[in-house]
Amino acid sequence: MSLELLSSNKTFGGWHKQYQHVSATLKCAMRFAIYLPPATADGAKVPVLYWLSGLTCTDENFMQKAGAFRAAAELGIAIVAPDTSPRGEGVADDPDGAYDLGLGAGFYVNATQAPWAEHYQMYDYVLQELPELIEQHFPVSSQRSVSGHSMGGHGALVLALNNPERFSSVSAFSPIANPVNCPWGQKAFKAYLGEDRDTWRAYDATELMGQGGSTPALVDQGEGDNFLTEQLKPEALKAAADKSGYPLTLRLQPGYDHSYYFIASFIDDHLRFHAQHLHLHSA
Ligand SMILES: N[C@@H](CCC(=O)N[C@@H](CS)C(=O)NCC(=O)O)C(=O)O
Repeated sequence: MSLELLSSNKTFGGWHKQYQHVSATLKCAMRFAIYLPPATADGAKVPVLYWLSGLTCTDENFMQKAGAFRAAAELGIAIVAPDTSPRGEGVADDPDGAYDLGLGAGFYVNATQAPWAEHYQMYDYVLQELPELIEQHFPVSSQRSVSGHSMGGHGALVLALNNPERFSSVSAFSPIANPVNCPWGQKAFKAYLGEDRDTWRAYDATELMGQGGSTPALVDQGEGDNFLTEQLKPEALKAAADKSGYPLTLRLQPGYDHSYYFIASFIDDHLRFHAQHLHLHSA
C-alpha cells in the first residue's frame, strides 16, 4: 500500500502531515491527516487516537480547529483523522446534494444498498484498512483509542462498542447517540442499510451500550447545541449505560454549542483521558 505525501508542517515540536492513498475497501483515493508527536523523532512507537469528524467535514476540520497538538505532543499520542466518506468520480452522492447523505456523510457504516454499497464501506475502512496502513508506515504501536464529533461521535462509539479488543478507550463530543431514533440517523440508515431496522441496531450506540461492556467512555455534550433535542439524544445513551452498568461518563456543558469552539474547550480533557487508558494498557 503506497502513500503520497500532500503536505507537511512542523507544529509543537511534532509534525502534521496529509497523505493520499488508494483504498481497497472504498475503491477510491482517500486523504487522511496524521499528527506525529515529538517523541516519534527518536523512533519511539506511540499510541494512536483515531478522530472521526462530523457531517460536511474532511480530514482538515479537526486538525485546523480543535487545538489538540499541544496536549498530543506533551502526552506522546499520534492522532489520525480520516475523511468522512469516499470521494471522487463515480462515487454516489445525494441527488439533491444534501449535506447529511452521501459525500461528507458516510456515517461510518458498511452500506448494503445500491448505489451506496460500491464505495460506502467506512466502517471497515476505519476499523481495518486505515489502522493497518498507519501501523505499517508510521512509528506507532497497536494501542488505539477512538474519538469523534457528532456523526463521528456516533462512529467512534459504535466502533469501540463493537470491537472492545481493538480500542483502549472511546470518547465523543455531541455524538448522534441514538441514530435509529433521530432524523439524521434514520435518513442515512434507510439509504445505506435498507428498510429492515434490525440491520440498523449494530450501528446504534444506545442499543450497543445497553448490552453492556467495559471500554471506558467519556462523552461531552453542550447544552446550547441546536441539534441536542432532535438529533443527538445523549439522555438515551445515559439511560442505556445506567441500565447495563456501562462505565460511561457523560458531561453536560452549559452554554456550549455544536461547533469546534466547544471541542477546542475540552479536547485536552479527552486526550488526557485517552492517554491514561492507552498508557495503562501499553505499560
Ligand atoms: N451544515 C449543517 C450542519 C453541519 C455541521 O454542523 N457540521 C459539523 C459536524 S455535524 C461540523 O463539524 N462542521 C464543520 C466545522 O465546523 O468545521 C447545518 O448547517 O445544519
